[in-house]
Amino acid sequence: MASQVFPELPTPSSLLSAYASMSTSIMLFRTMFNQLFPRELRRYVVDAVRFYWKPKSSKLTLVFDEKDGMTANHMFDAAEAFLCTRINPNSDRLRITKSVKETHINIKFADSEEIADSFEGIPVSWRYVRQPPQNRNGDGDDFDYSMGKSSPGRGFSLEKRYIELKFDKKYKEIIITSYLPWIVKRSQELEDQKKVVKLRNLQSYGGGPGGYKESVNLDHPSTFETLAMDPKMKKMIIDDLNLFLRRKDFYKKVGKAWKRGYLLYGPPGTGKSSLIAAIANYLKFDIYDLQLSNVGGDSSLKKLMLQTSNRSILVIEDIDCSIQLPDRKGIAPAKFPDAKPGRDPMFTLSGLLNFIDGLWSCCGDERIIIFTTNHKERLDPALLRPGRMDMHIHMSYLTVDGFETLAANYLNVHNQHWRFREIKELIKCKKVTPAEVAEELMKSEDADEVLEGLVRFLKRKKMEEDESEDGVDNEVHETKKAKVIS
Ligand SMILES: Nc1ncnc2c1ncn2[C@@H]1O[C@H](COP(=O)(O)OP(=O)(O)OP(=O)(O)O)[C@@H](O)[C@H]1O
Repeated sequence: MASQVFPELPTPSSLLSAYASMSTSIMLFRTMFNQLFPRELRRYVVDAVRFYWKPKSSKLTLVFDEKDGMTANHMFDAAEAFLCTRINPNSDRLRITKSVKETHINIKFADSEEIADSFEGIPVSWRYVRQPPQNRNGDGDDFDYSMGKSSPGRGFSLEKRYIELKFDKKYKEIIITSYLPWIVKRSQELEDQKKVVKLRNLQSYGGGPGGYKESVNLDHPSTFETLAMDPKMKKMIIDDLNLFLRRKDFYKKVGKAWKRGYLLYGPPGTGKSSLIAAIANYLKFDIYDLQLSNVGGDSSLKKLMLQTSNRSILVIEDIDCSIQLPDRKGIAPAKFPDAKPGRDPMFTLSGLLNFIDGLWSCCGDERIIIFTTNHKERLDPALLRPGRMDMHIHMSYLTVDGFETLAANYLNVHNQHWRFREIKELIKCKKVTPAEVAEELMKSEDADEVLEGLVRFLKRKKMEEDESEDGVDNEVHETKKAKVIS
């Protein structure tokens, strides 16, 4: 009927056969095309067309991949750390991380969040991107998320994470030469703020050559603010540390290892260990505590020293009595009454000194070495000569300034207390260590009671010392008298 009304219309059977022959031709053409042009070539052509036809953008995007091959990309870590300080208060999503060893919680910006920043008036925008794992065909659909992670061996690539930085192309130079180095520096500062200072004991198995180290967090609260010592001396030490830190190029120029040596000497309880902790907390350097009496010999010492890292402090306490150090020719001088008897020293002082100079000259940066002693006069002059120990710091008995620091720290009492005049007079005329006074100040929370107790303690100490001095004077007098008579 329809063919009678519209005689020019094709019949359904002719339409069907035309469709069948057309789809056969398409399939034939597709097969031929796939055989003639392999997938790589097709992809290349598509990419080339896309590249030339894409509208040119005025924006440049820098990509910070999380990994550079197998190694971590420091620039990614630096950018991530820096961006933690730029998180928008209105952010909808944030990432929270914390490793077992960390004592703080990290708040980081999440994927697809954008952060706007500016550098010298140049607006920039940051974006964190997480690319899900993909199969080898380039799509991520058949990834088995229930397994939790992809397996490259089974045809999947791992999740890719990167950070993008977008800005106007005309600022490329300034962003790369100024903004990025500034971010690296800033991230290092942030890292230092968070860093937990570690205390590691350098020991060797039974004096043998196999060295190992134990490590704990240094929870010593001592800082330069809490340290009771002469303010001028305190400032000198801080200035010296700051100068040391910023002189990397200087040390390189003059061909010296970037290291600094301090000798702390003074009576027990004057704050030598507290000063070491204050330096470590100030610089955020780890401390390596080397027990010389446990070191078997030169090779053992070498092994232990190689375990120490840069930006660290090597501490050798009580150098005068920790071991019978022989002199530079290997002959033990007979002037170490406190030295540990029994075992012959298996390494030489020259071994120790050469190590500090030699090893750190070639593979040590930002190293500090600190020796402590209660008896400076007993040390080998080779250890005292300039260049070996750069600064000799005398930790003396408590001064008036030192007492003020302790009273402020322990009692939150400042110069206004009526007992201060009497206490200061007593401190001026008698030798008392900060440790002794600190102990007295801890006895109660009541400042009046504590200061009254301190006065009693200082008077008692004065009396005892006066008596013992009188005793010595009488003895000398009697001896002289006996000599005259004879
Ligand atoms: N200068 C100081 N400032 C503040 N506190 C101090 C000072 N000196 C000593 N103390 C207090 O006394 C305690 C013992 O001091 P520290 O161990 O630092 O003395 P030291 O000189 O290293 O003694 P030693 O020679 O016996 O090792 C410290 O924990 C601290 O509380």
